[in-house]
Amino acid sequence: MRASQQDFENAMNQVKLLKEDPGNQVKLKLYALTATERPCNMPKPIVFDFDDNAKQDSWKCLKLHMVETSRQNYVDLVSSLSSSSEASGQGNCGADEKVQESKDIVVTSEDGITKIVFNRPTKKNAITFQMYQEIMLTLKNASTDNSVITVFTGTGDYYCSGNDLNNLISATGEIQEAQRDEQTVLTRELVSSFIDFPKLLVAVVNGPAVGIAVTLLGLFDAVYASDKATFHTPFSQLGQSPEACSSYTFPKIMGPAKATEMLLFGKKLTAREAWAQGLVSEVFPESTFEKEVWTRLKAYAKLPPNGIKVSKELIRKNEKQKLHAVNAEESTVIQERLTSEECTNALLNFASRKAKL
Ligand SMILES: CCCC/C=C\CC(=O)SCCNC(=O)CCNC(=O)[C@H](O)C(C)(C)COP(=O)(O)OP(=O)(O)OC[C@H]1O[C@@H](n2cnc3c(N)ncnc32)[C@H](O)[C@@H]1OP(=O)(O)O
Repeated sequence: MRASQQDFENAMNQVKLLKEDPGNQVKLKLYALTATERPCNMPKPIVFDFDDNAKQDSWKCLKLHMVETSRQNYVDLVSSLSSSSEASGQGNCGADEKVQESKDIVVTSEDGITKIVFNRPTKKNAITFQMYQEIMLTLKNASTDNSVITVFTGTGDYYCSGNDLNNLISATGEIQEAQRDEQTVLTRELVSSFIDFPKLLVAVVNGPAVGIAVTLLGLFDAVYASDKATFHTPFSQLGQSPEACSSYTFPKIMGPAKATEMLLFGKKLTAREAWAQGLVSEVFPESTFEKEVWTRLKAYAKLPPNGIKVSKELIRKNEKQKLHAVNAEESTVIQERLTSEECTNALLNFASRKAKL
């Protein structure tokens, strides 16, 4: 359930009653989350860099859809500040701290590791618009928290089945323009936050990964997979095009011929095939996967954090500008594809359960 106007107003009052100053970073975050409450004729953030007429329209549509999500995120953040302020007031900070309370994205911090879990197992962890927002907020928090490594993993049998295809279909079974715009902007912003993430980013791929859950892996620093994981990007089947900079990272990682098999033909790779192509760092037997991976990550998280951070910066910095340019280009194509008959039919087929991968 999303936060009501009343919840939002209560949270705004609660901020004034916090026992401790949350600091400028958090205050700025809270301010940003109230952006949708302000008039939309203010200058737009530079990141929304679409072409001319579309700019203002898509911003207005996006604003409408983001109001609820921003209010919810504001309420969640204030609630976490209130409880952490109370906990530290009581000298009661546990080691396994739940840093963000949300149903579908669960975030914990322990042993120098911030763990972000796709937690929607009944829908194979498909990513809703709200989850896009939550992931971005979590990455922002993780970039300045005390952790050394940030890890993504999934609950249940899937790592993540990619974009929730129902994001784009309204209750009446239509695909609406506002949803297409929101999808495009959220995808671009999410990818941007992965490109810029300053700390070690690791994927613990516990099961099948589909669509954007696979393409994002090209922006991770290490990918550990269970031998029951698979990697599948069915963009052509969906009348879609690649995202998350995979049109650039995949040919670079595995060579153009193998990238074509994945991104254009929708060939599903086993974990070992993905390892052989260089997309996965190491594959573990399912029976020992969790134990081996977490033991190893806990040891890595004890390495000196600043050394790791500057080394990552050295490895990534020459690519950042290129990646942002690719992200912008892919977003333009995604927006076009979302209006195509091929994509519309594929989404409606999925909604009416005629299609499964
Ligand atoms: C257009 C996108 C713009 C750009 C952004 C991103 C690109 C992408 O991520 S594209 C990839 C999108 N993902 C898919 O195409 C996967 C679709 N899902 C499936 O084909 C199957 O559900 C899957 C093979 C993942 C699993 O099959 P089963 O093991 O047979 O399980 P179910 O199909 O019964 O799934 C259980 C439940 O989950 C719902 N589900 C799963 N994945 C998604 C999804 N991506 N979006 C929405 N819903 C999803 C599925 O519909 C079932 O729901 P119920 O019927 O209500 O139980």
